[in-house]
Amino acid sequence: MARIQQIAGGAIPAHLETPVAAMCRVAADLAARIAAGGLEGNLAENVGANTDGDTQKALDVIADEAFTAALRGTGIRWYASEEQENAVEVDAEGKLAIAIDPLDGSSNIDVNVSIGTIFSIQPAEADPETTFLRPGHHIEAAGYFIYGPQTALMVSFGDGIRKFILDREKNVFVETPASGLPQSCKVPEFAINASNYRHWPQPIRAYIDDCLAGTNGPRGKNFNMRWIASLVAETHRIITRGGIFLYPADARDGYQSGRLRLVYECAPIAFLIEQSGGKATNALTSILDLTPDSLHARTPFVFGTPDKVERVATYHDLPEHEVSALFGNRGLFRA
Ligand SMILES: O=P(O)(O)OC[C@H]1O[C@](O)(COP(=O)(O)O)[C@@H](O)[C@@H]1O
Ligand SMILES: [Mg+2]
Ligand SMILES: [Mg+2]
Repeated sequence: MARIQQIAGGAIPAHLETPVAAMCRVAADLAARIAAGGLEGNLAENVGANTDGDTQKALDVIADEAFTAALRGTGIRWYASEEQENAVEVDAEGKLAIAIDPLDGSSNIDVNVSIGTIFSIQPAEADPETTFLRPGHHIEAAGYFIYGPQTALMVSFGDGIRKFILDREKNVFVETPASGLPQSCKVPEFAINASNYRHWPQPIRAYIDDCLAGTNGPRGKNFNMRWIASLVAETHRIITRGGIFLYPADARDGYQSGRLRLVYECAPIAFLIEQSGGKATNALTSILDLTPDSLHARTPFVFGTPDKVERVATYHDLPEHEVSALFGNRGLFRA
């Protein structure tokens, strides 16, 4: 059974130790199954659809069932998952609630690219609506497991970020020093699914146009682009070496509020990013200030190095003629 080994002096708040330990045990098991690839059955097989119409892969369901079962009796009352229409009461006596994306990056299961689990823990109220449909300021702990070449837990208990790497031989999550999100980098990186360019709102197009223009444009420097299509993997890269991630609202059917879910994807990542020294918004407003109107509500999502995230907001304040101008005429941003 997987254990956690903390750095001397570090302490996981006592009331969170049991649920976090239970999650680590599930994550270690999932990591082993993922590493075994298809040898134990096809983890990427389509097995159905969740209530929101997203295709469910075998691993989505395996992960969801494993976390639900493991969290029984750990102090968790409400369990709200991407894979279930409504929050489930796992323990009527529990004082805590968990919001979870059991398996993030499902489109990468069959291509051996990093995937993960995203979660946040907060106090449980009398019903799931009161618990989950409120801004993220009640979150006590949030983070993700990343299943990649390395399996790691990145988590915050509201006092900076902590990093634990799975020692697969000893089956222990060993804590290792975590540094915050770098505030600058030599060649800044942006992450966005550029295939949706034609559907984006004009301020997002203008922001990306100016990145693409590099040294010829108003930013006066070159950028790199990355898109893994696993939110967890993008977050891990940005916490490690800076940059910005954008999944904006767009004009496609069903994408008016973007793609990512506020309760169990964006709010936990926003909490972790802010605790690591970054910023997270819906392009304009802090993610942690938003009130979800349903468990599966979506939101545009922009996070990363603070000055980059703030710059995206300023593009929304530009007058129409500036934002739709060619980059050469966007005078306000001449470096
Ligand atoms: O396929 P797209 O549109 O690029 O979207 C990729 C995004 O969708 C997600 O895979 C959604 O998460 P799930 O795999 O949990 O549904 C994110 O991890 C990722 O950032
Ligand atoms: Mg996800
Ligand atoms: Mg998922």
